[in-house]
Amino acid sequence: MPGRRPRRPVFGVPCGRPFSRKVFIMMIDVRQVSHPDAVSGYDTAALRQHFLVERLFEPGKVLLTYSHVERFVIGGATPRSDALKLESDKATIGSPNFLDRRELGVFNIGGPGKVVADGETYVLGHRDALYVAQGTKDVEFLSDDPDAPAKFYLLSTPAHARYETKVVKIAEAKAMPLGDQATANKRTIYQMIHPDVVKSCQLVMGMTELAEGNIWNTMPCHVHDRRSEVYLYFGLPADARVVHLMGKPEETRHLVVADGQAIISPPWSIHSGVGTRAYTFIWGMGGDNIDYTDMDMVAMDQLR
Ligand SMILES: O=C[C@H](O)[C@@H](O)CC(=O)C(=O)O
Ligand SMILES: [Zn+2]
Repeated sequence: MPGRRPRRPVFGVPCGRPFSRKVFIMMIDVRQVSHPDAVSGYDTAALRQHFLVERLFEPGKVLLTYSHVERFVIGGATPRSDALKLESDKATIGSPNFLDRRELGVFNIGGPGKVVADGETYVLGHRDALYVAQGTKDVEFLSDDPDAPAKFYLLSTPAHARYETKVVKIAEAKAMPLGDQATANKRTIYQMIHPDVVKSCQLVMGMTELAEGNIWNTMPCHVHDRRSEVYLYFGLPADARVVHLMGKPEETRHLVVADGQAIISPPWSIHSGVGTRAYTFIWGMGGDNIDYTDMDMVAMDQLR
């Protein structure tokens, strides 16, 4: 791991605390919704405070950030030798159990591991995913090998119907090749939590892998005011970065993103990125529909 990241201020929540000696979960941050008119005046630090999630994966911890955009909970669980439990949080979620009125997507971007949901064990290899149904009471995360720990990326949205908890292995995903080497955007989109693969309420998630020597995602870009999106960038060496583009098409901004960091993309914003080399990212959406193809393309001459 590169040098420790600077501690970031906590907005409006009491600091997280250990629940027991073995279990450590923190709601480390709450993010408010930003109006696009306000965002046009944000400097670099303000943009990062509102839209970049820097702390997700720390050994032995579950770290969660609550966003009022779509009421996403964005998190990371990195178990070592002990299991880590997903606990609710009184100030933000309020229900006795985390998933009483929520659904959850789990993607393993680390070594092999397991998720135990209400006593049932689900095996997740590198890049496999799990959809966890609303109403599940207990969720625990385990690493097979504490020296090569699993890294579980978590994205949760409110949900009011219970579907089936289901593993989606990367090999079972709906894979869509896209882009070209000439435009440096040759990539494969793996749709994993998607109506064709697993039933969910509002969560739609998958992974996009850039081919070697390709650096652009989602360019030409789009917006979808009906849905908001969260990106987790990973698979980047310590000295590589992705320049993530956001903002209204006619007024773009950028954020410089390192490995294992996430971006909150509000409904009015474009979301696109260009890396100093190839990378992979997990996209997740919540909102008014679960139609992946419902996008409004942005013409190149609209971008500023
Ligand atoms: O609404 C769809 C999302 O923005 C992503 O799936 C796009 C993406 O992964 C890509 O083009 O590389
Ligand atoms: Zn999108």
